[in-house]
Amino acid sequence: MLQNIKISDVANLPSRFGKFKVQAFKQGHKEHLAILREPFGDTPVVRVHSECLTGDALGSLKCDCGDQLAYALNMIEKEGGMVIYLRQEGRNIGLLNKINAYALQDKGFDTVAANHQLGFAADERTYEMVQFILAHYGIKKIRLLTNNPQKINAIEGVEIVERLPIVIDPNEHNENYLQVKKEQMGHLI
Ligand SMILES: Nc1nc2c(ncn2[C@@H]2O[C@H](COP(=O)(O)OP(=O)(O)OP(=O)(O)O)[C@@H](O)[C@H]2O)c(=O)[nH]1
Ligand SMILES: [Zn+2]
Repeated sequence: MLQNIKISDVANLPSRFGKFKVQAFKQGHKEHLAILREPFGDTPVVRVHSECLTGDALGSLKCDCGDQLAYALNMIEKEGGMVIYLRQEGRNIGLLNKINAYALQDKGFDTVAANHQLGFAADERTYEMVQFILAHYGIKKIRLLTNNPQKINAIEGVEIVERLPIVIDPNEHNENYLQVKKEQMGHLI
Protein backbone atom coordinates (compact mmCIF):
# COMPACT_ATOMS: atom_id res chain seq x y z
CA MET A 1 0.00 0.00 0.00
CA LEU A 2 1.20 3.53 -0.70
CA GLN A 3 2.54 5.58 2.20
CA ASN A 4 3.03 9.24 3.08
CA ILE A 5 0.16 10.48 0.97
CA LYS A 6 -1.18 13.93 1.80
CA ILE A 7 -4.92 14.36 1.33
CA SER A 8 -6.63 17.73 0.92
CA ASP A 9 -10.02 18.75 2.25
CA VAL A 10 -13.01 18.22 -0.06
CA ALA A 11 -14.03 21.37 -1.97
CA ASN A 12 -16.90 22.23 -4.32
CA LEU A 13 -16.04 22.35 -8.02
CA PRO A 14 -18.95 23.64 -10.08
CA SER A 15 -18.02 23.18 -13.74
CA ARG A 16 -19.62 23.36 -17.18
CA PHE A 17 -20.31 19.63 -16.71
CA GLY A 18 -22.26 20.06 -13.48
CA LYS A 19 -21.84 20.20 -9.71
CA PHE A 20 -18.77 18.25 -8.66
CA LYS A 21 -16.59 18.10 -5.58
CA VAL A 22 -12.84 17.71 -5.68
CA GLN A 23 -10.16 16.26 -3.44
CA ALA A 24 -6.39 16.16 -4.01
CA PHE A 25 -3.95 13.39 -3.15
CA LYS A 26 -0.22 14.16 -3.07
CA GLN A 27 2.44 11.49 -3.29
CA GLY A 28 6.02 12.73 -3.58
CA HIS A 29 5.97 15.56 -6.11
CA LYS A 30 2.86 14.26 -7.93
CA GLU A 31 -0.58 15.64 -7.14
CA HIS A 32 -3.61 13.69 -8.30
CA LEU A 33 -7.32 14.54 -8.15
CA ALA A 34 -10.60 12.80 -7.45
CA ILE A 35 -13.43 14.71 -9.15
CA LEU A 36 -16.52 13.51 -7.32
CA ARG A 37 -20.18 13.42 -8.22
CA GLU A 38 -22.41 12.33 -5.34
CA PRO A 39 -24.32 10.24 -4.51
CA PHE A 40 -22.09 7.34 -5.59
CA GLY A 41 -24.31 4.36 -4.88
CA ASP A 42 -22.46 1.14 -4.06
CA THR A 43 -21.11 0.57 -7.61
CA PRO A 44 -20.07 3.99 -8.92
CA VAL A 45 -18.99 4.78 -12.46
CA VAL A 46 -15.25 5.49 -12.32
CA ARG A 47 -13.07 6.98 -15.04
CA VAL A 48 -9.32 6.66 -14.47
CA HIS A 49 -7.98 9.42 -16.67
CA SER A 50 -4.28 9.98 -17.33
CA GLU A 51 -3.09 13.55 -17.68
CA CYS A 52 -2.76 14.85 -21.23
CA LEU A 53 -2.12 18.60 -21.07
CA THR A 54 -2.27 18.94 -24.85
CA GLY A 55 -5.55 17.06 -25.18
CA ASP A 56 -7.29 17.94 -21.89
CA ALA A 57 -6.47 21.67 -21.77
CA LEU A 58 -5.23 22.78 -25.21
CA GLY A 59 -7.81 21.11 -27.45
CA SER A 60 -5.25 18.96 -29.30
CA LEU A 61 -6.74 16.76 -31.99
CA LYS A 62 -3.76 14.37 -32.00
CA CYS A 63 -5.40 12.12 -29.40
CA ASP A 64 -8.85 11.46 -27.93
CA CYS A 65 -8.08 12.50 -24.33
CA GLY A 66 -10.01 15.79 -24.24
CA ASP A 67 -13.13 14.21 -25.73
CA GLN A 68 -12.82 11.24 -23.37
CA LEU A 69 -12.60 13.51 -20.34
CA ALA A 70 -15.69 15.45 -21.42
CA TYR A 71 -17.58 12.20 -22.15
CA ALA A 72 -16.67 10.85 -18.71
CA LEU A 73 -17.64 14.01 -16.81
CA ASN A 74 -20.98 14.17 -18.67
CA MET A 75 -21.77 10.55 -17.89
CA ILE A 76 -20.65 10.71 -14.26
CA GLU A 77 -22.68 13.88 -13.69
CA LYS A 78 -25.77 11.81 -14.55
CA GLU A 79 -24.80 8.46 -12.99
CA GLY A 80 -22.77 9.46 -9.92
CA GLY A 81 -19.17 8.39 -9.40
CA MET A 82 -15.79 9.95 -9.99
CA VAL A 83 -13.00 10.82 -12.37
CA ILE A 84 -9.65 9.86 -10.88
CA TYR A 85 -7.27 12.24 -12.65
CA LEU A 86 -3.77 10.79 -12.49
CA ARG A 87 -0.77 12.96 -13.28
CA GLN A 88 0.81 10.39 -15.57
CA GLU A 89 1.38 12.71 -18.52
CA GLY A 90 2.30 10.98 -21.77
CA ARG A 91 1.56 7.51 -20.40
CA ASN A 92 3.94 8.49 -17.61
CA ILE A 93 6.97 9.55 -19.65
CA GLY A 94 6.32 13.21 -18.77
CA LEU A 95 5.48 16.23 -20.87
CA LEU A 96 8.94 16.94 -22.28
CA ASN A 97 9.40 13.35 -23.44
CA LYS A 98 5.87 13.30 -24.90
CA ILE A 99 6.65 16.36 -26.98
CA ASN A 100 9.83 14.64 -28.20
CA ALA A 101 7.62 11.64 -29.07
CA TYR A 102 5.31 14.01 -30.98
CA ALA A 103 8.33 15.37 -32.89
CA LEU A 104 9.22 11.78 -33.85
CA GLN A 105 5.59 11.25 -34.89
CA ASP A 106 5.96 14.28 -37.18
CA LYS A 107 8.77 12.26 -38.86
CA GLY A 108 6.54 9.20 -39.32
CA PHE A 109 6.96 7.15 -36.13
CA ASP A 110 3.70 5.91 -34.60
CA THR A 111 2.89 6.46 -30.92
CA VAL A 112 4.39 3.12 -29.80
CA ALA A 113 7.50 3.28 -32.01
CA ALA A 114 8.20 6.86 -30.88
CA ASN A 115 8.20 5.77 -27.21
CA HIS A 116 10.56 2.90 -28.02
CA GLN A 117 12.86 5.22 -29.94
CA LEU A 118 13.14 7.36 -26.78
CA GLY A 119 13.95 4.31 -24.63
CA PHE A 120 10.54 3.90 -22.99
CA ALA A 121 7.96 1.13 -23.00
CA ALA A 122 4.77 1.90 -24.93
CA ASP A 123 3.01 2.50 -21.61
CA GLU A 124 4.84 3.36 -18.37
CA ARG A 125 1.78 3.93 -16.18
CA THR A 126 0.94 2.34 -12.81
CA TYR A 127 -2.34 2.38 -10.89
CA GLU A 128 -1.63 1.94 -7.13
CA MET A 129 -3.09 5.40 -6.54
CA VAL A 130 -6.45 4.22 -7.88
CA GLN A 131 -6.59 1.50 -5.24
CA PHE A 132 -5.64 4.04 -2.55
CA ILE A 133 -8.26 6.61 -3.62
CA LEU A 134 -11.11 4.09 -3.96
CA ALA A 135 -10.27 2.60 -0.54
CA HIS A 136 -10.28 6.14 0.89
CA TYR A 137 -13.97 6.44 -0.10
CA GLY A 138 -14.77 2.88 1.02
CA ILE A 139 -15.55 1.82 -2.56
CA LYS A 140 -15.28 -1.93 -3.18
CA LYS A 141 -16.99 -2.30 -6.58
CA ILE A 142 -16.89 -0.06 -9.65
CA ARG A 143 -18.11 0.24 -13.20
CA LEU A 144 -14.97 1.27 -15.09
CA LEU A 145 -15.19 3.61 -18.05
CA THR A 146 -12.39 2.53 -20.41
CA ASN A 147 -11.52 0.86 -23.71
CA ASN A 148 -8.17 -0.37 -22.36
CA PRO A 149 -8.14 -3.99 -21.15
CA GLN A 150 -4.67 -3.49 -19.59
CA LYS A 151 -6.19 -0.93 -17.24
CA ILE A 152 -8.76 -3.48 -16.10
CA ASN A 153 -5.95 -5.92 -15.25
CA ALA A 154 -3.73 -3.28 -13.68
CA ILE A 155 -6.28 -1.86 -11.23
CA GLU A 156 -6.16 -3.96 -8.07
CA GLY A 157 -8.02 -4.09 -4.77
CA VAL A 158 -11.47 -3.40 -6.18
CA GLU A 159 -14.00 -5.47 -8.08
CA ILE A 160 -14.65 -4.21 -11.61
CA VAL A 161 -18.20 -5.44 -12.15
CA GLU A 162 -18.60 -3.87 -15.56
CA ARG A 163 -16.54 -2.17 -18.28
CA LEU A 164 -18.32 0.75 -19.87
CA PRO A 165 -16.99 1.70 -23.32
CA ILE A 166 -15.93 5.28 -23.96
CA VAL A 167 -17.03 6.12 -27.47
CA ILE A 168 -15.40 9.03 -29.31
CA ASP A 169 -15.69 9.95 -32.99
CA PRO A 170 -12.24 9.93 -34.65
CA ASN A 171 -10.93 12.97 -36.53
CA GLU A 172 -8.37 13.17 -39.37
CA HIS A 173 -5.52 13.87 -36.90
CA ASN A 174 -6.13 11.04 -34.44
CA GLU A 175 -7.27 8.27 -36.82
CA ASN A 176 -3.76 6.74 -36.88
CA TYR A 177 -3.35 7.07 -33.13
CA LEU A 178 -6.64 5.25 -32.52
CA GLN A 179 -5.71 2.57 -35.06
CA VAL A 180 -2.42 1.91 -33.23
CA LYS A 181 -4.24 1.75 -29.87
CA LYS A 182 -6.56 -0.87 -31.34
CA GLU A 183 -3.99 -2.95 -33.22
CA GLN A 184 -0.88 -2.69 -31.02
CA MET A 185 -2.24 -1.94 -27.55
CA GLY A 186 -5.36 -4.11 -27.62
CA HIS A 187 -7.88 -1.33 -27.02
CA LEU A 188 -11.50 -2.35 -27.49
CA ILE A 189 -12.38 0.30 -30.06
N1 LIG B 1 3.90 8.74 -24.88
C1 LIG B 1 2.78 9.17 -25.47
N2 LIG B 1 1.72 9.39 -24.68
C2 LIG B 1 0.59 9.81 -25.29
C3 LIG B 1 0.50 10.02 -26.67
N3 LIG B 1 -0.75 10.44 -26.95
C4 LIG B 1 -1.41 10.48 -25.78
N4 LIG B 1 -0.61 10.11 -24.77
C5 LIG B 1 -0.91 9.95 -23.35
O1 LIG B 1 -1.70 8.80 -23.22
C6 LIG B 1 -2.47 8.87 -22.03
C7 LIG B 1 -3.89 8.42 -22.37
O2 LIG B 1 -3.80 7.08 -22.70
P1 LIG B 1 -4.55 6.38 -23.88
O3 LIG B 1 -3.68 5.25 -24.36
O4 LIG B 1 -5.00 7.41 -24.89
O5 LIG B 1 -5.86 5.79 -23.28
P2 LIG B 1 -6.03 4.90 -21.99
O6 LIG B 1 -6.12 5.81 -20.82
O7 LIG B 1 -4.96 3.83 -21.93
O8 LIG B 1 -7.36 4.10 -22.31
P3 LIG B 1 -8.85 4.57 -22.13
O9 LIG B 1 -9.19 4.32 -20.69
O10 LIG B 1 -9.64 3.72 -23.04
O11 LIG B 1 -8.88 6.02 -22.49
C8 LIG B 1 -2.34 10.30 -21.54
O12 LIG B 1 -1.42 10.31 -20.44
C9 LIG B 1 -1.71 11.04 -22.74
O13 LIG B 1 -0.87 12.11 -22.35
C10 LIG B 1 1.64 9.76 -27.47
O14 LIG B 1 1.63 9.88 -28.69
N5 LIG B 1 2.76 9.36 -26.81
ZN1 LIG C 1 -4.04 12.93 -25.21
